[in-house]
Amino acid sequence: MTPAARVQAAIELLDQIIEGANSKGAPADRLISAYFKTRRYAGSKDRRAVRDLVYQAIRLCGEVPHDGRSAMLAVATQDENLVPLFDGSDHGPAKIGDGEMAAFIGVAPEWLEKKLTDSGITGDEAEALLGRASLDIRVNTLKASREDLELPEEGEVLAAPNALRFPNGTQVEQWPQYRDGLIEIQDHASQWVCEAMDVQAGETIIDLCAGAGGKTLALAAKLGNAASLVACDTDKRRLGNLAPRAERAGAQIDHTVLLNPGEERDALAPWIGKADRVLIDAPCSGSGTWRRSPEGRWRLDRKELTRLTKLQDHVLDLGAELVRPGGTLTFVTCSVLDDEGPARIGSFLSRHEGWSATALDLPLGRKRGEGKRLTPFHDGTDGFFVANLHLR
Ligand SMILES: C[S@@+](CC[C@H](N)C(=O)[O-])C[C@H]1O[C@@H](n2cnc3c(N)ncnc32)[C@H](O)[C@@H]1O
Repeated sequence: MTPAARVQAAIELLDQIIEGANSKGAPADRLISAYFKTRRYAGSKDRRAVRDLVYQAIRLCGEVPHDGRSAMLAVATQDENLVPLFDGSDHGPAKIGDGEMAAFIGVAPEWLEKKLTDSGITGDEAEALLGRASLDIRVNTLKASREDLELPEEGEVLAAPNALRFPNGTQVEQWPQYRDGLIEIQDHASQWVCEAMDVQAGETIIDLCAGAGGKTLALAAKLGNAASLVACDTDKRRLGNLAPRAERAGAQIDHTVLLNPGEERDALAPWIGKADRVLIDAPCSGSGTWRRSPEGRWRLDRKELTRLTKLQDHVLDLGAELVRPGGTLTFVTCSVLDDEGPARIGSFLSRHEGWSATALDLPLGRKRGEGKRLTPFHDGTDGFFVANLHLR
């Protein structure tokens, strides 16, 4: 493909991604794969170049752009090498018209930027939400140790006990150590959250929103399989990935419980008032993970944020029922919005007697409300909120 044809391909893809964001249809990654499936003439360098252009545009445009062309014009305002590629050639984009407008450059749609500002995220803090994330791994101590493990590349040793950092794009999934379960991909902040839970051998620990078990596996490894772990989720497909992952990691998960949304209590009945610890890694806007999924801010609207905060209250209420007196509940979101952090804990404490927030032993992050917040700018991690609640 010529450089101009790559720009045109990025424009066409952005048109589809914008349509997908507006209609809550297929996400960018899926659209990009589908696009190239029908364009076999595009080689791997072309694909990479087009993908980079697309993601440059997504990162740059705060509001959902009107169309792909205005989004690419925004990129061209930052990279003058792109301007001559709007050359009207056969497969390239049409020449830039007089007064043709580029899309708005910014961090997020206006309503969401206001939410960020209200949450104390401005300037460098806001811009860092759209930086490039590195790739963090956790050495699985059920099978290896960070000191002795030999990997194809040398990683940066991070503060969390088993964490190593590699440059973005490192093909960790191709490494035999990944295939054999010696390492897991996991953000440094997620690793610290599991450390901060201070779990003890012999405890009953419920991971209420386990997904495919990223944190469940970290907890199993931390305790050397010496606890009773219960992994729950409403998403059958995600939860279904846990068993093969656990097997690969040598992790023991005692119960995997598929929940019916709205009727979760039925399946959780055996554990009501029994758990020593409950982890709620709640569904959220993912505003702390825009470095990896910058398109997330195009797909979020006020209605969706309200739906998520209600769901967070719901899973918090559910989790609280599972905790035994003297037990703890840890609430986490990968969001930097106060609505999905301090406000949820404030609301929980006003609804539930006998509960109090307790300090977290977490060397990263800063206090925010009754919990702690980690940000890409301050902590070099995904954005996270975490709070620890104790039942008298
Ligand atoms: C942030 S993700 C969890 C990620 C996972 N803990 C990890 O470390 O990889 C939130 C999860 O909450 C689940 N979820 C949504 N509603 C739920 C509910 N009512 N009860 C339990 N889980 C729910 C979603 O399916 C999703 O997998």
